[in-house]
Amino acid sequence: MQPDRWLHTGSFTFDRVFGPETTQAEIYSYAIRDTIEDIFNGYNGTVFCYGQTGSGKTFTMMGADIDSEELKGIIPRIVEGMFAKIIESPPTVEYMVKASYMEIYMERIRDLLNPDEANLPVHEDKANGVYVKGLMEVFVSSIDEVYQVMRQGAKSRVVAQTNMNAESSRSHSIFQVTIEQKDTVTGKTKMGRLFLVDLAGSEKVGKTGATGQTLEEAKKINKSLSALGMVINALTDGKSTHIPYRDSKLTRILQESLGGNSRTTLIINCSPSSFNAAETVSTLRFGMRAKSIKNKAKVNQDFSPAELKLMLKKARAQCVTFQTYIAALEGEVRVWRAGGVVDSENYASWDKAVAKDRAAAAAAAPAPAPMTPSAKSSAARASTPRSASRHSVSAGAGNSARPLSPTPTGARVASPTPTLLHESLLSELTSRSGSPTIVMDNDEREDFLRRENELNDAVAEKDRDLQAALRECARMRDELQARDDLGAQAAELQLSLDRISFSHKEAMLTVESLTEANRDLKDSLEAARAELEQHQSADNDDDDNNNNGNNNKELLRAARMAEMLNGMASAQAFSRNEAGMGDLLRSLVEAGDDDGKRVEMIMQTRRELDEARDALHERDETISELTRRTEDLTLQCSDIDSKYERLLAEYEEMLEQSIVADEQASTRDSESLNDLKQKLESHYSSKLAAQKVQLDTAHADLARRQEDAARSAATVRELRSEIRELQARLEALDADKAKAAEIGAGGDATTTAAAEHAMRKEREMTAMRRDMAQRILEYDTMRKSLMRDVQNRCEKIIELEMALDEARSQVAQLSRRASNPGQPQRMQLLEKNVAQLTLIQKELVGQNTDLKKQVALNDRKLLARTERITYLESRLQDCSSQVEAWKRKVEEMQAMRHHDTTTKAIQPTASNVLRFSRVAKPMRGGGGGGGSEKPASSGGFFTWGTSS
Ligand SMILES: Nc1ncnc2c1ncn2[C@@H]1O[C@H](COP(=O)(O)OP(=O)(O)OP(=O)(O)O)[C@@H](O)[C@H]1O
Repeated sequence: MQPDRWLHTGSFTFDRVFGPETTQAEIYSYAIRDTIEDIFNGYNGTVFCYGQTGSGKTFTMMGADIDSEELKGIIPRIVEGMFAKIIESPPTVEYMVKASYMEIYMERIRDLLNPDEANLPVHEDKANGVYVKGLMEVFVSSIDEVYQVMRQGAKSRVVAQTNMNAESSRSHSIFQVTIEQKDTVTGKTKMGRLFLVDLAGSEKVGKTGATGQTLEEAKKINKSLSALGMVINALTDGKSTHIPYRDSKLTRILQESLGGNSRTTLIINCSPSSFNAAETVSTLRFGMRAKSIKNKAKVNQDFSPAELKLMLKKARAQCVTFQTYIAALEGEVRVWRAGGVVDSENYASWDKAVAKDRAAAAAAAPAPAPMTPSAKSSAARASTPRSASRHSVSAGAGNSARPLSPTPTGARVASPTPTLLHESLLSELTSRSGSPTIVMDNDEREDFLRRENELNDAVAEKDRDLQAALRECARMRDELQARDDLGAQAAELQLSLDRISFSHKEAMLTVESLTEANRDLKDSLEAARAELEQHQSADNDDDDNNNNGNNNKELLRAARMAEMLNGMASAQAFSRNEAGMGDLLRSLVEAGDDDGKRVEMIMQTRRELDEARDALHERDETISELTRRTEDLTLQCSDIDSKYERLLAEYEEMLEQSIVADEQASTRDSESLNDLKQKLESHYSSKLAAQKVQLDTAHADLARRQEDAARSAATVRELRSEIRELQARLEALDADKAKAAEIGAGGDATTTAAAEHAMRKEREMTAMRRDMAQRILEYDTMRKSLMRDVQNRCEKIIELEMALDEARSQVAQLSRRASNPGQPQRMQLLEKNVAQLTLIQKELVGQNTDLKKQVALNDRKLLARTERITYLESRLQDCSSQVEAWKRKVEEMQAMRHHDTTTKAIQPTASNVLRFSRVAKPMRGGGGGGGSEKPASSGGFFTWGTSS
C-alpha cells in the first residue's frame, strides 16, 4: 500500500504532539501529573499507550531504565509522584498503597507476581466493580518496594524477538496501584485505583515475520486490540445499544476505564516512517475515536457518620415532602374523580409541598442545627461527582528508534449535573453494568453478576483443570514419546545387537575359514619346502655319498700315519744306532784298562759309526723326501686354490645369473633362495677360509719343519765332525799303542814315560767319554722331542692332505656340475621351481600375514563390539530401570492427583506469597514537611515525617 494514499485521508486533531526529542519528564509533567491528583481525590485513573509494535509503548510506560532519572518512564514517575504526595498530605490522613502486576497473554490473565496463576477470572460486584479475582496485591510502603514489584513482574513478562522489535511485548501488561486513604479525624475514606496499561503492539505479521508461537501470539494480540476498537466504536457511534466489553479480557478489565468510572489518559505512539504509514493512520484514527468517549468518573468514597446522618435527615425530610405532595395529589385526584373541578391555583405542586413541610418543620422545630463546613463540602462532592473523562491523546512524531512521547489533550469533559442521591446510586449501578442499555432492576442485576462471577469462576476452574489436563497430556505425550523413543532405541539396540552378534558369528566363521585356509597354506608351504629340500637333497646326493666315506676317514688317516711313520723307521734306526753308540761309549767308560776289550770296542764303535753314518744318510734322504713332498703339497695346495678360485668365480657368476632371474621377485620372496645361496656361499667361503687357514698352518709347519730339518742337518754335521774327531783320536790312540809296543821292547824308562803318557791319554779319554755321554744324553732328549714334533706334524700333514682330498673332491664335484651340460637346465628348472615356490611361499606368507592382520582386526572389532554390546546392554538396562522409575513416578503422581481431586485440598503454590508482603502497611501523611522518603516505623505502622 502506498503511503501517499494514507497521508491524504484526513486530518487528525490531538491535544498535543510530542516529537522524538521530548524527554520522559516533559511527558510526565504534561500528561500524567494531574492523574495523581485525581487518584488522591478518590477517582479511578487509567493511563495506557496504544500503537503499532515497536513504536515505543513500553519505553513510554516503563522507560528504558527505571533507575535512570532521565530514562525512566511514566510508571516509575507516577509512583514517585504518589509517594511525594503522601509526604505532602496532612498527618491525619492514613494511607495504604497496594500494587499488583498482571498481563493478558493469549487471552489469559496471568499474575506476574505469582506466575503460577496463569488464568485468573474476571469478577464484578457491586462493592469492587470489575476486578481480577485471586490477583496478588502487594502492600508497599516505599518507592523501592514498588520498584521491586515492577522488577519482579517484568522478569515474568513474555517478550519475543520480531523483525520490528528485539524485545516485543507479547502481552498487555497492567500495573495497578490502589491508594486507600482514611481521614483519621472524620473517619471518611477514599480509594483511588490507577491502571497503568502497556498494550501489546498491533502488528502486521508480514512485517514482523511472526511464525509459530509468535504468530499465535500476534493473532491473539490483534484480536484483543480489535475488541478494544469495537468497544470504542460502540461507545462513540451514538447508536450502539450494547458495548461488547466481554468480548476480550482486555476490554473487560478496562471496562471502567472505557466509558466508566475512570479518568483515562490515552497515549498514542506512532511511527513517523512512511513504511509504517498505514499503521500510523490506523492508530491515529483509533486515537481520534477514543478521544470522544465520555467517561463518568466519580469519587470512590465512603461517607463519614456525620455525613450519613445529614443525608438521612435530608432523605427523611424529602420523604415527608413526598408524602405531603402525594397527599395533595391524591386529594386533587379524588376531586377530579368525583366530577369536581380544581382551580389551577389549587393544583398540587412540589413547591407547595416543600413549603408546607418547611412551615410544619418550622413550627415543630424553631432552631435547627447548622451543617459543618467540611460536611457540606463532602456532601457537595458526593452529590456532584465529577463525571469527567480525561483523554490524553498523543501522537508521536518520532521514529521507531525513538518513539513518540505522549501528548495529552488536557480536554477534560466535565459537566457536573446535580442529581438526587438515589439517582446517583442508580447511575452508579448502571454505569458499572458494562451493558447499560439492558435495563435491569438491582436484584436482577446482582443476581446476574453473581451468576456471571460463579460462571467465570467455574470457567476459570475448568480452564485450570483443562490446563492441568493439557499439561498432563503433554507430559504423558512426552513420556509416551520418550517411551516410544526408548522402545525405538531398545529396538534399535536389539537390532544392532542382533547385527553385531550376526557379524560376530560371521567374523568367527571368517576367522575359522581363514584359520583353515592358513593351515592349508602352511601345509602347502611345508610341502613346497619339503619339495625344495628334496630338490636340494637330490643335488647334494653326491655330497651325501662322500659323506658316507667319512667313516673311513679315521682309517685312512691311520693308514697314512702308518705309512709316514714307516718313512720314519730309518730315523728310529738312527736313534737305535745312537743308543747303541751311547751304550758303547758307556761300556768304554766302564771298561777301564782292559785293552783287548778296548780294541774290540773301538772296532765295534767303528762299525756302529758306519751304521750311524748310514742311518744319518737315510735320515737326510727322508728329510729331503719330506721336503719334496711338502713342496708338492704346497704346489697342490696352490693348484687347488687356483681351481677353487676359478670354481668360485663360476659359482658367483651362476649366482649372479640366478639373482638376475630372481630380480623380479620381491626381496621377501627371494629370501629362501638367497638364504640357500647365502648358505652355500657362506659354507664354501667358510670352508675356503678354513682351508686357507689350514694351508697357512701347513705352510708355517713346513717352514718350521724346514727349520727343524736344517737344525737336524746341523746336528748331523756336528755329529759327523765329532765322529771324525773320534776317528782321529782313535787313529792317534792306535798309533800311540804301536809306539808303546816298540818302546816296551826298547827299555823300562821309556816304558814308564809311555805309561805316564798312556795314563794321561786315558784320563783325557775318560773326560772325553763323559763329555760324549753328556752330549749323547742331550742329543737323545732333543731327538725325542724332535721325533714327537715330527710325529705331530705328520699328523697335521695327513689331516691337511685329507682336507685337501676333500676339497679336491668338492672341487671336482663342482667342476663336474659346472661341466655337466644338463646342469644349467636343471639349475634353471630348480630355480624356476624355487622361484615358483618362493612366489607361492610369498603369496602364502602374504596371505598368512593378511589373515593374521584380519584376524587381529576382527578380534579387535569383536572386542570393541562386545564392549559396545555390553555398554548398550547396560544402557538398555538403565533405560528400562528409568522407564520403570518414571512409571512408578507417574503412578505416584496419578495417585497423588487422585487424592488431591478427592480431598479438594488447595495447596499454596507459589513462594511468591512469601516474597511480597500481603500485610497492610498503613502510612501517615508527612504533613507537607518534606521529611525523609523512608518511612519510620511506629507501633507496627510505617509513617513519614511527623507521626500523628
Ligand atoms: N524515545 C525513545 N528513545 C530511545 N529509544 C526508544 C525510544 N522509544 C522506543 N525506543 C526503543 O525502541 C525499541 C522499541 O520500543 P518498545 O519496546 O518500547 O516498543 P513497543 O511499542 O513497546 O513494542 P511492542 O509493542 O512490540 O512491545 C526499544 O529498544 C526501545 O528502547
